Amino acid sequence: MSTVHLQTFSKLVEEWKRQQASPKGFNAPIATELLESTGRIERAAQKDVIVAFRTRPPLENEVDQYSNEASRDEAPDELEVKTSFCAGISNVSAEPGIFIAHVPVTKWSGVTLNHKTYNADLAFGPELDNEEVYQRMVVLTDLLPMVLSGGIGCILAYGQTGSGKTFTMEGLEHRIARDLFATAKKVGRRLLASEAGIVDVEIEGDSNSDVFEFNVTFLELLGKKAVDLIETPTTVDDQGNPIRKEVPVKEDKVGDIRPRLVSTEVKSSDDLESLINNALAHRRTSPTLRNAASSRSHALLTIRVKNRLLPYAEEGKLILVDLAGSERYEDSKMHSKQRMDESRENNKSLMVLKDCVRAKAKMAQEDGFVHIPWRSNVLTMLLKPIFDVESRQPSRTAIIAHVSPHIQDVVHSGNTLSYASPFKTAPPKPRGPAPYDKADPRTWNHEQTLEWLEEEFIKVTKAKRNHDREERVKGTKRSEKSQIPPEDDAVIILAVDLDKLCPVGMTAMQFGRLYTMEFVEQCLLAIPAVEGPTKDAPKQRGRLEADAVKYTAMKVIGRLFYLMLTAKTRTRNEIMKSRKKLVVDETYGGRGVLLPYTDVQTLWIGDIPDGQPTFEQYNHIEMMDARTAIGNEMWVSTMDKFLKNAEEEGTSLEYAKKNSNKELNG
Ligand SMILES: Nc1ncnc2c1ncn2[C@@H]1O[C@H](COP(=O)(O)OP(=O)(O)OP(=O)(O)O)[C@@H](O)[C@H]1O
Repeated sequence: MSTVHLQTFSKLVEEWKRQQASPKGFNAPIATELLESTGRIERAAQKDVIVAFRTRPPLENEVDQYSNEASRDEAPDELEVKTSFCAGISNVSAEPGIFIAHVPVTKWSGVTLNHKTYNADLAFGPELDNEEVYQRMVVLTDLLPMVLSGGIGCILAYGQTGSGKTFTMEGLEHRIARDLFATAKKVGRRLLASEAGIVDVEIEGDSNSDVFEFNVTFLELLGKKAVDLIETPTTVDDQGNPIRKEVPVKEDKVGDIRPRLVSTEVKSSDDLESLINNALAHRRTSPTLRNAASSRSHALLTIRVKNRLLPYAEEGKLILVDLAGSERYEDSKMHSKQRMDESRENNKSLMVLKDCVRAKAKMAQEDGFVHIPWRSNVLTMLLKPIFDVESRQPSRTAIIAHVSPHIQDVVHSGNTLSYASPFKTAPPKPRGPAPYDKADPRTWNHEQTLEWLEEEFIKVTKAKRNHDREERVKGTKRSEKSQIPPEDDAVIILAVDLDKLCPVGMTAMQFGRLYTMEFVEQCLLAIPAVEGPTKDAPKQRGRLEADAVKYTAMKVIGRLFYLMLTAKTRTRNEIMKSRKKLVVDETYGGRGVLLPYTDVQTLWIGDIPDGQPTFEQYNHIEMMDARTAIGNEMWVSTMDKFLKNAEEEGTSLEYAKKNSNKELNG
């Protein structure tokens, strides 16, 4: 862009600004308290995916210097050098977030600007610092307490190279290191207090180290190659640079993706801070056209949280991802072949990530089931915890889309904003009461919830009692076995006062919004008071009963989450089934033809090469996702390859189709 153009655009932006109302700030003040006080947690329906925009202040090299041309004729000796910055982005509202991109266009009357609007949940303008971003994205969203309660929190920084992703993520990482242990201390104290049945009593010692254990890994993904940023490399290349071993990223037998990384236990803010600093110093950077110290890779910092009081609970996880900068072809063509390959691979992984986040956002909004193609790429495989629809852990993902403020980057900025904008969803809508369905907790009223809780607590308590008896029998000498009383059918007296746990008005839906640990905590608080005045009674009773109550509560809430998940999936399938089915010839039948995308669940495939029309049901959504992720050509050729092999080997074509579908979906 020439200086003359920049001056014209500056004037046009100024003119546009004059016609606008002043920018709208945030609705709520920043929270000063990190945690709610103890007591019943009334959590509003929260969004699973939060989208924010951020733009940074102009950098020195983006401020244009120009001579004041007007003064040239009148006083050529006093040619004045002026500086100006031509904004490509304006922040018109912080909450809901609205950015306007000023895009130059050429019309018959000359060059002018189009003002395009992009929407998000929050928007951070250049005047806002990292503390404000941290407070809005981490504190107000309850992210740390959620992770400490066994949930999965993830923050992704996305954007063009040089737009400020690393600046934001490092800011967040250091603040999380600062506050995580203080927050853990509060949560730990609360849990210990409820376990002992004594609320508001000061717990002796460092309760944080009694309750939580934190383990940290830091992984760098360079193209398709994952390396450990914490491990100290033992070999160096010709130029003396350390060589990091590639770490394979695979799904294990139980479906977990746990690359073999050095996992370091951290016990304090200082430990975590110095670990982050060391790892960041190892991250690969090199210059790009936009950023002299550009990160060439995706960096994933994962903090795993184990709750020692609930050893059978799943670990909480906080995943902080500084994504590699997205680069346009024009910006990357000066790179070496290796860098161009990496850049292509980075862009590919960002596309798959987009598909996954969109599917997740859609699923949360529609309260149903959508296939998420996370197996299609190493980056999304590493992010499986946030995309796993079978997981019972609550999860929340925040994506911060970064854009450069300068008009010369506005086209790329527009792409970034339109990449992230569709992730923004409305919180689940409150719906009218649905007819009662015993298998769907979302339809239960207070009485039905209470009835189910009673049934479930009795079932789990009985099962535990019988299991404990079997264990006792196993460990007893044959001669003494007869002394163990037979299976006990006596009436079960619940250790939890259900009326206290589920007071009038409380429904299964509200329990479903609690984190596992919060439900356990509520159960511990609902243990009936013990009669008798002995000084140590509450403590002793707490010790004796707490373990049994914790175990039972975990089982009950697990079962409730499971019922909710299967009910959601069922609803979704019913909606899909009620839609029109397609016949194969119109779709895959004409192989090599671009298929129309239709939102139907099933597809009938016929006219296969052996001439025998067979009808096999396929999951259309999975197939279409695979086609979007790998491209039509590759999709069709994979299908054909499997069918051809099967024909040659004389094996079942149905089986071949099923297998190709599996391969297409990773
Ligand atoms: N909000 C901000 N306030 C002040 N300076 C900023 C801000 N955001 C970014 N910067 C500065 O802008 C430059 C580029 O930022 P950064 O390295 O974070 O970009 P990036 O998006 O991570 O780039 P890449 O993808 O190339 O790694 C840095 O010098 C950084 O200090």
